[in-house]
Amino acid sequence: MIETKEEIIESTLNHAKNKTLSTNHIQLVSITEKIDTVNPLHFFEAAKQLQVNRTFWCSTAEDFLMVGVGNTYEIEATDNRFQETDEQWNRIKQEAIIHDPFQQPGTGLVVMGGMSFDPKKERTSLWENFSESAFIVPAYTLTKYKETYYFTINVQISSHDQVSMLAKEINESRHVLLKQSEKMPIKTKIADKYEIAPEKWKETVVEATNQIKTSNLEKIVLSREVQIKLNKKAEITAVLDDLLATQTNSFVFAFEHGEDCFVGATPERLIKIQNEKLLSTCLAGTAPRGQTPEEDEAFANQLYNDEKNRSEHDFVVKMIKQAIRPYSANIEVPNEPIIYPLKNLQHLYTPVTATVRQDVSIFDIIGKLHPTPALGGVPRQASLQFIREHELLDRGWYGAPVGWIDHNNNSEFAVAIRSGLIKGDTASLFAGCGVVKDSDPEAEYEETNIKLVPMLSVLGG
Ligand SMILES: C=C(O[C@@H]1C=C(C(=O)O)C=C[C@H]1O)C(=O)O
Ligand SMILES: [Mg+2]
Repeated sequence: MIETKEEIIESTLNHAKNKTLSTNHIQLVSITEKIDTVNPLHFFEAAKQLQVNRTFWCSTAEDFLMVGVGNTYEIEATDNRFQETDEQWNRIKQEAIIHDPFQQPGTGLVVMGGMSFDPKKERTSLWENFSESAFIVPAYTLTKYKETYYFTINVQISSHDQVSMLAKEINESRHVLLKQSEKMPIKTKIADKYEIAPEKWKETVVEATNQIKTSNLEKIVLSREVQIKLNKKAEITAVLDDLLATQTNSFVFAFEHGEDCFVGATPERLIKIQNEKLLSTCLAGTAPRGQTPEEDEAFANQLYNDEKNRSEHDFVVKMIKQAIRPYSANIEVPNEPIIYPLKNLQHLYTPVTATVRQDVSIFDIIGKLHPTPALGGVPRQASLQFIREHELLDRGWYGAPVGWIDHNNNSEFAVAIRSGLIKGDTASLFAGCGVVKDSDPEAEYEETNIKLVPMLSVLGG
């Protein structure tokens, strides 16, 4: 006999409740079903009615997508965040009752989250709603993988809970989320724009190049902030809609924490693991896109042959190779980068592939990779120290790993660039660039300007 989804929910919850009666512990339950095609943005928008925080992730190149609604469990870690997160994740994964007949990437129990760039940098109130590291098991997840949609319910049950009540609540929320409404929110316009100390920033670039010439420092990534005032409260669904439409080859993400939302479309994959295959990508070195195919190709050629950009890039390749070596076999890295075109700019790009053992922890590898010289510098500690002392902004989660992992250890993390923190009708946007010995402050400033374009345009600039 085929059980209906309501029956599966009730019977799984009953089983979980019986377990709590003997263990006396709260039990995490995860139940996945296959569903008909839904519009993920309608789903994301509908989640507003549940008055909980939302999480969004889409790899636009692969059409893989996950929307998280609410928060059933949160892993917060401070001191030793990679190890602590890994330990907690392993524990909840082992203890959870998981009903996932599909076993696809992103189905079943998952955590989605991110962390701050540098826990040693003094915090400001800008990022007050974001911890140094926060990974959540959403209450509900929508997963799209290979044109198929899955809906997952994650719930905690205690020995005092009434299964029928809980099941009723879940079914009501499920109905709200999957009811597809055509109403999409209206996008904002930029009312005002304020660049934080651009001249001071250029001076810092000069200071960085001077230090690079006179010390063992080789590369320092320096970023800056632009503050935006909007004509009304930002609608995250509209922002995501525009990012998805314009930013191919990117990871479009949003993490809501309290009233704030960190959102962006980053082209930079930090690491993907699927079926023990690891993929990391080195992305550094930048040029604009041309107005005509000829101009575009000229920019690409110039970028490809430019010593300064190639050196920015090579630092990243070298370091990523080194960082993954202890965890992997069959590391493959092409000798030369390729051009990675985006809507507003193009980058030098080198993919790194390898095989990892099933028992290798993604958080361990991320701990070794972050920050790569694409966002920190070379050598790591000295460049971080320079950034801590000289950068005017609080990077918060900008430039840090964001992503997800599922109960089968499939996972993907990106480096959160091309992004902004939205707070009601204001936003802080961030962009940085790799400073090396022959960096020119004006050129670096222009480079950060084009990196700001995608976020500025989706906010109505
Ligand atoms: C720091 C950023 O991007 C990084 C810096 C790049 C560069 O300087 O060429 C290119 C891609 C990223 O590694 C950013 O977009 O904010
Ligand atoms: Mg650069």
